[in-house]
Amino acid sequence: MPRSGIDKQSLRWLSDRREPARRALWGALIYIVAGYCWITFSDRLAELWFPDPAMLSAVQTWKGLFFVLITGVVLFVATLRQFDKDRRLLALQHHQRQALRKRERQLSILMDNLPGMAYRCLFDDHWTMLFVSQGCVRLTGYQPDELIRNRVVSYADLIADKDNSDRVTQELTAAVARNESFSLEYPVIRKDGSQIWVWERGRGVEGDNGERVLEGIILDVSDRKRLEVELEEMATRDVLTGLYNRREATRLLEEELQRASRYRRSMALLWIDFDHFKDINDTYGHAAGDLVLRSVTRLLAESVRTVDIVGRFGGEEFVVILPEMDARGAAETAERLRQRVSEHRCILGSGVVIPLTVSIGVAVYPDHGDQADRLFASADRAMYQAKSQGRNCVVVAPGSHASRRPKPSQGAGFGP
Ligand SMILES: Nc1nc2c(ncn2[C@@H]2O[C@H](COP(=O)(O)OP(=O)(O)OP(=O)(O)O)[C@@H](O)[C@H]2O)c(=O)[nH]1
Repeated sequence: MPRSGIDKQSLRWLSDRREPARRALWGALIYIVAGYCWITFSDRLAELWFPDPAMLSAVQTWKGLFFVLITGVVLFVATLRQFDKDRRLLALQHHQRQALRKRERQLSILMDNLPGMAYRCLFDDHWTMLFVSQGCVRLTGYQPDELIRNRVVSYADLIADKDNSDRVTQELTAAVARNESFSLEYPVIRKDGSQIWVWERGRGVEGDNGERVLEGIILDVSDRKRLEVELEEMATRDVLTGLYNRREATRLLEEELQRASRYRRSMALLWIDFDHFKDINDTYGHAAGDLVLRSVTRLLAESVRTVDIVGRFGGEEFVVILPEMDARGAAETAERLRQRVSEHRCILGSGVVIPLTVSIGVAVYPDHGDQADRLFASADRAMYQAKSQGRNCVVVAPGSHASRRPKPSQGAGFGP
């Protein structure tokens, strides 16, 4: 079927409103000129060839009939062609309407089965929705018509808090200004009050009336977000105690050192090692050792300020980072921790109480180093000093005011 020919013709007719009138006028002019010529010249010829009036009258009757016949045939052919064109145009329209309906059906099935919600909204403060797919119910708990035109709630109001809302608006505005597609991640409060994390990808386009609208898709990525948080926890936390692991504790110490250096403040590091922990494992078993580790580290974490950072450095070695603390304060804190651990009662399921003591080395910035590894080394050496002094005591690394103070009293501990 020569559809393209019909298409072009239809397009020409559709685009130029004067074209039909022009063509009709031409047809009428040709008809008038041809009719005039025929009547004038045929009459002259008939008068020349048939001088007999009776014969001339008969010839003119036949000539008239012939003219009517010819114009009838022309009219028939022209009308037939026009009707055929109309029929083909109607058939094309019907076909296009069917194709459009089919595409709309496919699109609607696709939209409804998308894992998230497709949308079209105004680029305004409310993200006024012009269209949302059925997936909106699964995603937000709201029906499409509750969101469209902000009838019940505006989409912008679903974004969990102001900080997120401001960040999203900023990123979105920047992407639209650059005429680029945007990709956003933010928390959304659903109709039932629960919170989910969504990922949105979209683009700013020109609307029907020249206004700026946004089109895109929004997906629920809460599971991925949860996994990310878990992975981050796993990468930074110690599995047994839940404290920061060695890598994270080192990173946090480096961060604190930078801050201390920038604001010219002191800070301290405690290196804590359990005394005779091997004996606990050997006497009560590894599981009991784990229980002691968990119980004592919980005690340590509860005994320091919220700004302080407790990390597990290895087996039964722990570090405590004390921001904005000088040697004297650090020594006092260490002594307080030592005392609390020695007084702590670690009770097994069988009712057995496991005694435990710790040896603590103290190093401070800037007296004992301005870098993490130097500070660690100083605190570690001080801790070994404490071990060699009989354990269950605190030693401040040499070279600071507090290290020249008398050694704090020793408490009773497990072992010798
Ligand atoms: N239960 C348990 N034990 C651990 C863990 N990590 C390390 N240990 C044990 O901690 C013990 C450390 O022993 P040592 O390094 O000899 O130190 P210590 O017995 O505490 O003796 P001093 O430090 O010299 O007072 C070893 O027996 C390790 O097996 C753990 O996660 N759980």
